[in-house]
Amino acid sequence: MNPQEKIQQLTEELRKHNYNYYVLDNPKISDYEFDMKLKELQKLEEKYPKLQDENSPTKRVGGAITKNFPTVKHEHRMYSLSNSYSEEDLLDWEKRILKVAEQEVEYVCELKYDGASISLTYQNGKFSQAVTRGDGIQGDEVTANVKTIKSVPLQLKGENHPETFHIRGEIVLPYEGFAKLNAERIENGEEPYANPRNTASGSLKLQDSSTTAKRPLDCLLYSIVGEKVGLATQFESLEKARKWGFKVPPESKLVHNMNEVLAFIEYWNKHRHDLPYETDGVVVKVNNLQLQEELGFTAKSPRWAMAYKFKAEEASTVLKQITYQVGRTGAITPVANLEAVQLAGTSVKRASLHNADQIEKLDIREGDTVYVEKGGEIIPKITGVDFTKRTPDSKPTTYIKNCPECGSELIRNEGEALHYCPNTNACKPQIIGRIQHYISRKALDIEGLGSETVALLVNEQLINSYADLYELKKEAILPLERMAEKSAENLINGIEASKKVPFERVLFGLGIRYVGETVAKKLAKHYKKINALAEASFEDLIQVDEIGDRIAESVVAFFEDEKNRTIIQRLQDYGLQLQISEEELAGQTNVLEGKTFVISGVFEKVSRSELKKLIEKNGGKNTSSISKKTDYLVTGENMGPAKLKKAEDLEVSLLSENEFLEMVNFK
Ligand SMILES: NC(=O)c1ccc[n+]([C@@H]2O[C@H](COP(=O)([O-])OP(=O)(O)OC[C@H]3O[C@@H](n4cnc5c(N)ncnc54)[C@H](O)[C@@H]3O)[C@@H](O)[C@H]2O)c1
Ligand SMILES: [Zn+2]
Repeated sequence: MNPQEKIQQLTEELRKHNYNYYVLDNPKISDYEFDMKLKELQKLEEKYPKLQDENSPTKRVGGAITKNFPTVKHEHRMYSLSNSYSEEDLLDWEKRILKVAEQEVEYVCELKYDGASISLTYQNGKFSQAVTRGDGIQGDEVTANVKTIKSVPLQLKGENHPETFHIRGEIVLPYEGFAKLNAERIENGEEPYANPRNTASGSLKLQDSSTTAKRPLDCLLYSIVGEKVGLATQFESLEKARKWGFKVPPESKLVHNMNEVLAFIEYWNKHRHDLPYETDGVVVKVNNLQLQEELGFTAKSPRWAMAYKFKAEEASTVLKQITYQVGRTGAITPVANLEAVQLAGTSVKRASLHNADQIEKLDIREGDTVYVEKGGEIIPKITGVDFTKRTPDSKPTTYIKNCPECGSELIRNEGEALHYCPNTNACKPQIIGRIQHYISRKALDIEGLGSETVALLVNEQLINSYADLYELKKEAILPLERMAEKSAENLINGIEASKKVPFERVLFGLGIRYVGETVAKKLAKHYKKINALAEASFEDLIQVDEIGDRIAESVVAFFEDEKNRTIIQRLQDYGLQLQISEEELAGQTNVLEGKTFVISGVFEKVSRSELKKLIEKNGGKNTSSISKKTDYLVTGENMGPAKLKKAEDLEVSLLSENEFLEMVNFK
């Protein structure tokens, strides 16, 4: 291939990856691989300047705009950052700065948060618009979605805000929320998201802001832009932003020379995993804004800032064996057992392979040398195979056909990514998993009974379903390993106490596929009694707010199963709460359910549907639980929905849309 062809090939490849990454939020290769390809192209372009294309991926900010949102031109361009990977790169950069500055320069060191770039606009102290970086020149207007993020202030604190200004930052998804979201997706047979960054970016581009509101996004701000803002340094602007109520990362630091910059980098290279969200480097910025202006920009990035990228957290190791795990719903997950390797400060021996398609796509085989990457997930994942190290006797992986625990033939439903063991009632990990779920904190929360004890009880054939828990006798469990008089007593008491747990949590505890916490709440509220739910038809179920085909089908199937009906009858006989409380039945509590939002103020003459519309338009959710009577309202920021009062008890005022927005504080 001649250089011209090579440049063309790399350009096309990078464009495709940019599209996957920025538009579809679904990268197909790792960032490290991407960066290496980009570097290769950069080198070639430097060597053959004549072959350079002005639209080359090396010269453009990678993003793009989608058609789903209004396009907005940025008043001030949004650049990317130049990258450096070594101390020398940074020292070279400093030399270029000193030529202009002619004296020692102060820097601000910030962490490079790995999320989606955002520009927020404020007018007269009020939030007015949020726009993605897009291609740097124009981006997508995603105001409604950004409004659902708690840390974005809608009204600024303090006074003397510039009439109009923009503030830039990063929308991030903390590890914890990312892991939870992916666990749900896997459970639902959907493909897990690749990393927190693309998930954050994808969350901003959702059509329905109530879905965005469910994601625990955060917004970290790092630079104020606009004319007549009257600031002299970057550090000062961070402090000002903080005073106005923005979430400005506390790690940012003012330093006085390059040595201090290097110390900052060294420190965070070690400690970055203590932070709740992903960072991929440090951004060093010239502190003096006047000097920043003198230094200016290249086609792609400012000359006054430099990103130092942490080493990619990838390692290679040998895949010894693929094993398969059976979850409580019968879902099978393939697991890679690896030769131990150090990655991001921990020793890694196992990695998730997700599902059969993933194995096939990457062509992963036992004995292969594989790349392991630690993204936002707790369990690292395999990103690829080093084919140069594959031995000639290697054989393609054939996915198992039978359950590794009970031998039943596996099934895979159309459109789903996972295989299932259909032997729900007799496959041991499913029995154990179901009971473990039943006793878990958000379900029956049985004190004195842990996951290990459940496994022990099942293995000793003392229980076979959660209903059996209520037949357990102290004498029977005392002989068990590590069981003393006191702990046996606690266990029995804990089981007894679970009879008081409210219906919605019992319903969640039953472990009906796709009936998570929120759905259980919805169903409990709607049907009020388990018998009514058990009799509900598919058509009936899908009428309930937020209940789709998949959930409805699963609920119907659960209650059609004679074994489940018997178990529920038993629970009823033991005295569990299988209907909502007496007060609720009598209709005395009439609430804006859960902690979805808190409204301060009082509405008058607003119909329920008008209120619903306003709330939904602004990213609210759970509107179905707004009281039918509009005079049930919340007052005061800290009053939970339980403290609702009737409107007539309150002072009555207002309502315009803007006033409404000021009062609503989405949780
Ligand atoms: N895997 C793939 O297919 C694929 C494709 C395209 C791009 N990528 C990856 O995307 C990255 C390139 O994206 P990019 O153009 O956004 O550049 P970048 O992520 O390297 O850096 C620029 C961005 O950093 C962010 N940032 C975070 N903290 C900051 C701070 N304190 N101050 C200023 N900015 C801060 C800003 O959003 C800014 O736009 C590379 O890491 C590349 O590997 C991967
Ligand atoms: Zn099985």
